Amino acid sequence: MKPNKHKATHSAEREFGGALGATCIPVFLPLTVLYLLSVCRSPAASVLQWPPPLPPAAHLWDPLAAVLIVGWITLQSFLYLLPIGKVSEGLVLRDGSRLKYAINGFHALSITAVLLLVCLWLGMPLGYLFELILPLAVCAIGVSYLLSMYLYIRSFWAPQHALSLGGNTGNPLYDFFMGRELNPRIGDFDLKYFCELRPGLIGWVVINLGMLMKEVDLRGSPSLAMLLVNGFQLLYVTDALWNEEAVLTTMDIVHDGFGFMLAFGDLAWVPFTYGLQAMFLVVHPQSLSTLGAAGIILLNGIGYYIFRKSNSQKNQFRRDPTNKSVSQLETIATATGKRLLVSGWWGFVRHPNYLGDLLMALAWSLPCGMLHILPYFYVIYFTILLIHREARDEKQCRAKYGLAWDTYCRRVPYRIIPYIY
Ligand SMILES: NC(=O)C1=CN([C@@H]2O[C@H](COP(=O)(O)OP(=O)(O)OC[C@H]3O[C@@H](n4cnc5c(N)ncnc54)[C@H](OP(=O)(O)O)[C@@H]3O)[C@@H](O)[C@H]2O)C=CC1
Ligand SMILES: CC(C)=CCC[C@@H](C)[C@H]1CC=C2C3=C(CC[C@@]21C)[C@@]1(C)CC[C@H](O)C(C)(C)[C@@H]1CC3
Repeated sequence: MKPNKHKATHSAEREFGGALGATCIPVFLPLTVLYLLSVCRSPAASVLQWPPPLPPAAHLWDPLAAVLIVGWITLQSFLYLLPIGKVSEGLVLRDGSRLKYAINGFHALSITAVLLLVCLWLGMPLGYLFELILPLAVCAIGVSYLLSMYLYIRSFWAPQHALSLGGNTGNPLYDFFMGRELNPRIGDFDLKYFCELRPGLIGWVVINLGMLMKEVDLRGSPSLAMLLVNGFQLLYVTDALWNEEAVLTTMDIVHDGFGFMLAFGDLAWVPFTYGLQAMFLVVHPQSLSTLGAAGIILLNGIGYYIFRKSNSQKNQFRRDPTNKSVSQLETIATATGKRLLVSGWWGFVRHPNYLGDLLMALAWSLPCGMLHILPYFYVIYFTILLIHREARDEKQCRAKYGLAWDTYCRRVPYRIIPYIY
């Protein structure tokens, strides 16, 4: 097939600060990961300390880290390819076809858990992940760069209908960042879907467990704060893999190309910044009262309930609006033939799932106390990400649904937090 070299398929409005943003972010975010990890392990854990506690270059590389990262991705690829679980279809693509996806993420998590338990039983020092964290992050960043370059190059051989609408402006840096191809596959192996849910997400909870084991090595037993952080984040990851099918209707799979943003986000950003709280607790132990812990568990429970119920309601409605769990809900018609929910969770605010997710994010940081800002990094970043994501989604929905979307916004005036935003 001839490469589709020169075609800018879409005069899409540029996101993330356009070409300048797309040039700076791939440099700035990897450095941010290394900076946050270094500060988190320092005694002061202060983002204001000057000079920042940067490690010498020699501490950034360890061949063992490279072996572990390559081995980890290979293991997760192997588990993804196992013929277990069911196969589900994604949404209809521009050419009218639907891709098939293996739904076996929960199996992959369970098998990984068994393998880890065996390794722990055999005496593997999982707490060593704490020492190895910077070289591991460097290797994961390296892999995300290599993968993005491969994705960019191979996209020139993809047919036009397989390209994303937002990542084909003709500007190489911007397209490299946003991703040209929508669903790059090697045979049946879907690279974007695999990266979104497997190596990074499961890697995140393994790193958390490593931090817990390090705490055990240092202090004899895990603290309540560490158990809460590990438990909450394990619940979040388990939920994502248990409800794996729902990811097929998210913006990333349906709309975004697979480029540096998602490759780096999935493989480096998620595993090395989402678990900063556990790493912080290794160096900065916190004592937590039973009442405090109960309040935090309640907050996480409420957040999880809102997050899960609202995501499941929309997913069910999009897959089968006649199902009795959603058929009674009030809806409005749109010119596309699709309907919009205006009652139930989606009549409460326009993004109830974001609200639940944010409440959980807060519950993950509170066990780290109130004296440092660093463990709150995830809440702050996530609030910015979701506000930006909401604005992107709103723009796409207005373009898709026109007047019907305006009617929905009038009926449900608040975006994420009732009476506030
Ligand atoms: N932990 C993390 O780092 C991140 C977590 N998330 C989480 O991922 C989950 C998915 O989020 P995301 O993909 O951004 O978006 P959503 O799951 O909120 O999906 C938005 C889409 O839902 C549909 N929709 C919107 N309003 C309605 C309505 N009233 N009735 C029916 N359908 C509607 C529209 O698509 P259409 O009409 O075409 O079906 C819209 O484009 C969220 O829970 C979010 O919190 C997201 C990003 C990062
Ligand atoms: C700063 C930067 C490079 C951002 C890239 C954004 C990505 C990190 C996130 C975009 C959407 C995501 C989702 C999840 C993880 C983070 C990324 C990849 C998700 C898999 C987390 C678990 C949830 O249950 C989810 C499946 C709903 C969610 C989907 C979106």
